[in-house]
Amino acid sequence: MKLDIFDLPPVAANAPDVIRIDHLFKRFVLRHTRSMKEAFIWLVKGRKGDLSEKFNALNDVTMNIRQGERVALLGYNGSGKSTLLKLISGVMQPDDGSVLTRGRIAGLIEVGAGFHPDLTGRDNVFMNAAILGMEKEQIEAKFDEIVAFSEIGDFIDTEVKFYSSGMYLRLAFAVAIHTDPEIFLVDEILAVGDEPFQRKCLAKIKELCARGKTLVVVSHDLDLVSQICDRGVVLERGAVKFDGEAMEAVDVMRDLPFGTTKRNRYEGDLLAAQQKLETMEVSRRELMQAIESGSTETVVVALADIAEDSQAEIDAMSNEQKLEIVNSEITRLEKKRERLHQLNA
Ligand SMILES: Nc1ncnc2c1ncn2[C@@H]1O[C@H](COP(=O)(O)OP(=O)(O)OP(=O)(O)O)[C@@H](O)[C@H]1O
Repeated sequence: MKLDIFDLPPVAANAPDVIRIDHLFKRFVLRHTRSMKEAFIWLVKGRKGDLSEKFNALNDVTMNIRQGERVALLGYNGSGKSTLLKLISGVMQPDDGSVLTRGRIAGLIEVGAGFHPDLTGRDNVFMNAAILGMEKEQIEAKFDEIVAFSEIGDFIDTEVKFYSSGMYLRLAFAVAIHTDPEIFLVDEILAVGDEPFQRKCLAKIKELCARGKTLVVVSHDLDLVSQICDRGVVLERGAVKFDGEAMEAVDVMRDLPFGTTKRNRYEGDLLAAQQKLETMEVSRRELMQAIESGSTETVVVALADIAEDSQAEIDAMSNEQKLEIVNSEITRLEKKRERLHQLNA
């Protein structure tokens, strides 16, 4: 079933904060040593000061994220997005400031983080899921589902050092998504596997969002971001440049006037809705003609056309439900045709 931002639940007005980021700083060493001359001066001056040059990868970042929010971290290369994600997940510690989180966190941040190369896929699933806070019985209950989702097949009993990077990612994603996290962190969603697998992951992420879980993603795919996220934070040289609606954040990234992406999106939706209405109108006309012609066969064909237009709804139904609807519709149409015949008689 296709899920869209407009189908996803809005964040509840009283939703609590699940992530609190307060005046966060992360410093990295830009370069360790200077020239011989600088090193000599440093030595003769009694080794005062720090010879390495540091820079702030995150520079005083403050923001709160509420339960159920779908936040995109945007920014050019090196702006600090991945670093922020790592600090939220706890795999990296801040130099200053704090990050507080509430609820189980899982995600895909660094390829293979948490996977041991010498263990088999099976052992890694158990170890990784345990690290992410699952009980042994819970892992056992979900194991087959995890392996099926990852499409790893018999390779599950091979040591992961022999996996391709795609296989590695697929298994890591499958474990993370099946731990039923409260907060899901993903660095570059589209880095996971090939296209069909990416679509499968995206559907799973949307399913998680539909259940009100919190999502924080780093992505360079602005169209994707505007599809699934409701909030966008643009980072520039480690500082927050913009924090607001995802579609406006996309405009900031694309250097467009505010509202452009939103307008295009609504126009696109409007157009799609109009097209759908038009095709339904044609099908309806064909259906009426079919009723008048009096042939049940043509009526069924026209009905099938309408059914095709409502593919999403039909897909969600069981076969019995579909059959029931088609049967009751045929009975209704036959009655209508009888009445038409009586009127014409
Ligand atoms: N472990 C590290 N040691 C030193 N510098 C680092 C380290 N990790 C990140 N950096 C630097 O910190 C800055 C921010 O990096 P980060 O990976 O957070 O950026 P990003 O916005 O995610 O970039 P990209 O879009 O390229 O993934 C970059 O200049 C990067 O080189």
